[in-house]
Amino acid sequence: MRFVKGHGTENDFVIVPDPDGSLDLTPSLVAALCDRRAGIGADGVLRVVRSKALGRDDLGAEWFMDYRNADGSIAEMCGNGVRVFARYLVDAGLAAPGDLAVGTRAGVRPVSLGATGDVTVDMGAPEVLGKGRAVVSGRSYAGLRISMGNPHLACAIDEPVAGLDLTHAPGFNAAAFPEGVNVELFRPLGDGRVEMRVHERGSGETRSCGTGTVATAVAAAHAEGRTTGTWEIAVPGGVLTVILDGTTSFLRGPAVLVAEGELRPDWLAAR
Ligand SMILES: N[C@@H](CCC[C@H](N)C(=O)O)C(=O)O
Repeated sequence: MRFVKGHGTENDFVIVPDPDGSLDLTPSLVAALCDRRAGIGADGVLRVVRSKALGRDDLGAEWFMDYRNADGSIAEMCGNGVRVFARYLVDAGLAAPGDLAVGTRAGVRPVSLGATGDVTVDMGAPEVLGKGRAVVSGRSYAGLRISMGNPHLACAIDEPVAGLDLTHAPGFNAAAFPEGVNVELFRPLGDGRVEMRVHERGSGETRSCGTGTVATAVAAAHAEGRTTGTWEIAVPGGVLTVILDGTTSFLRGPAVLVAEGELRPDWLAAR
């Protein structure tokens, strides 16, 4: 089984090409691949499969990003993942540079990229669902519940995010998030700049989260009584740009392919 390792602002993925959808990608295989000591190590897996192989020709996108979290759970969408996925498609000669559409469980996401450089994705219209609260280290923070296709709770804090302990999952109102939630803690720095850390559903703290940066930009704009603007979101793994135009949202940043190889058949057989 071939694999490619990639990342977007250090949100890292094992990319598994499976054009015909023949792979049995079980939750335990995903967790084993993402294991940082006994596997390849990653925040998630991106299975590269033809939409047709999933019976999803209706999407109008040749390729479908089947995204899985590090614990093997399924998520609707991954903003860094879809950028890395598109970089892989172009690098592998499966798509031409320029504009392409990627199918996801949250719908089709249009992506723009050159042969090298940053990758921009139209993330769709953020959905603001109301207020919420997250509890970190016994402290309760007010936030905004936002859907980016997947669920987010973005909370503004007034101290440096570096001081937060995100080794444990933040507390949240399970009735408001029956499927779990990705929690962002962010501090506005002025002039559209924001610093953010995230605890992801199914993956723990990661060094970046694309859908989380868009949710953060929406919450930061909301706090200023706005719905538009360009935001530079600094995460532990780098900086992402989010553009809110009042209708949709765009996410721009690097997408890097690091390595490729072949999983050993004996390792796979033992899974
Ligand atoms: N890191 C991703 C989000 C991945 C899915 C998330 N953990 C969930 O369960 O919703 C991103 O870049 O958006």
